[in-house]
Amino acid sequence: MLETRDLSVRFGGHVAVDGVSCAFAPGTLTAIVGPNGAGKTTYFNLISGQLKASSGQVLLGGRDLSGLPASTRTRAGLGRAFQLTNLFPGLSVLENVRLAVQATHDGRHRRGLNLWSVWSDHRQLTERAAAIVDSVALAARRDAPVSSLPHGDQRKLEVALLMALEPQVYMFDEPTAGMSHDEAPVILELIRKLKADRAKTILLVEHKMDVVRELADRIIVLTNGQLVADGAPAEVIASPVVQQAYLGVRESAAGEPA
Ligand SMILES: Nc1ncnc2c1ncn2[C@@H]1O[C@H](COP(=O)(O)OP(=O)(O)OP(=O)(O)O)[C@@H](O)[C@H]1O
Repeated sequence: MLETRDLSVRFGGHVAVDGVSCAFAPGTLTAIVGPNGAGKTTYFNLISGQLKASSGQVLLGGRDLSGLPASTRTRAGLGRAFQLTNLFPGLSVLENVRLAVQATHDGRHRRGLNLWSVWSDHRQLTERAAAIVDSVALAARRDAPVSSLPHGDQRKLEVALLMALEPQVYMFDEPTAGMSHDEAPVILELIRKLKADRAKTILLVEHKMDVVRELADRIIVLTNGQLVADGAPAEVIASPVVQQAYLGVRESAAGEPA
């Protein structure tokens, strides 16, 4: 169970996330929605540790992660899509994913130097990396240097790297942003598959309400950094606070919030 307790951050005089208390259960995909500037990405940054909270706590499985750096939170099971700037741009797609698989594996099974185990691990890690690359529909590009990938493929690679970490909690921030109509379904299908694993907790910041409707088990709404609605999708979308503060007339007209 992931939980935030009274989580807040202040930038000068502006409270970007304001006392958000919320628990996210395994097996649930929660969409976090709200108008531009509502604090959604900032809330993600506070959970993943990219940003230090002014007050409040982040707990995972009862362990208090508040104050710990992002890398420790990742090891604890919080997985957030990598920024591609963290990658080795000259290495291929497969090599980058293999390094992520290896980092996860080494963290869990570090053992002494034994050439047989190094070789056999290498083979297994490469197979696992290749399976992940396949699952994000990047098999045709597996040997291409990351620096040469078009935008849509970079987004797929971000998801591949996240999968390589095998986290307990998957955090997606607009995972299909900038993707073409043809490419987005690959990512959505992957998220659907992750959701089928009832042990995982998935958080999704998403502006596209058709995606939210399709994937979310629950929606929480942030406005001005505060949690203003929380519940089943149909109920939250229909609630006056959301209709008024967020969706308005545009959502029903255009399928996307202002
Ligand atoms: N590092 C920062 N320094 C100062 N202000 C910040 C910082 N990060 C975010 N903010 C402010 O905090 C508020 C919340 O921003 P945030 O990006 O979290 O909103 P959001 O809901 O994710 O918006 P969007 O949907 O447009 O991505 C905004 O007013 C933003 O300008």
